[in-house]
Amino acid sequence: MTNQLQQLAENARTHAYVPYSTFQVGASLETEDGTLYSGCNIENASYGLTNCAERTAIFKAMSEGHRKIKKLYVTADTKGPVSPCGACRQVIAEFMDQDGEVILANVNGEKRSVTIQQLLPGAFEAGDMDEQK
Ligand SMILES: O=c1ccn([C@H]2C[C@H](O)[C@@H](CO)O2)c(=O)[nH]1
Ligand SMILES: [Zn+2]
Repeated sequence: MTNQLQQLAENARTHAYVPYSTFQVGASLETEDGTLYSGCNIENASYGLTNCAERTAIFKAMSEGHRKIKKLYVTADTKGPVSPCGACRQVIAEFMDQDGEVILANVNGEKRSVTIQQLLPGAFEAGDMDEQK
């Protein structure tokens, strides 16, 4: 499965729309029922509107009715495995549990396997709103 996710993410990366940074990123994921999705980063002349590869893949899956991610793979041309930005970590935390695997990689095939808890300890969660006074 990881090999398939790697292939999907590397292929999605070739579709990155990155005229401003020229930094191509690819992501792929497996949902709870085994469905696979992939995504790339999509930039904008208004830089802040850029959508990262991770969020593209996640939003594609969620907009098709999925709600849980079992495995997420991210790759870029970085020295070591790529490191997702803070916004993506928060979005990943919404749809991934402790038992989910996040594989951070680079195009040379270097990989690091982590949990979302390791990437974003203390993430803001829906239940936190129950504690309002
Ligand atoms: O994990 C990451 C890190 C960065 N980017 C994108 C956002 C922007 O297009 C470019 C440079 O930040 O890389 C991602 O897609 N995922
Ligand atoms: Zn991001």
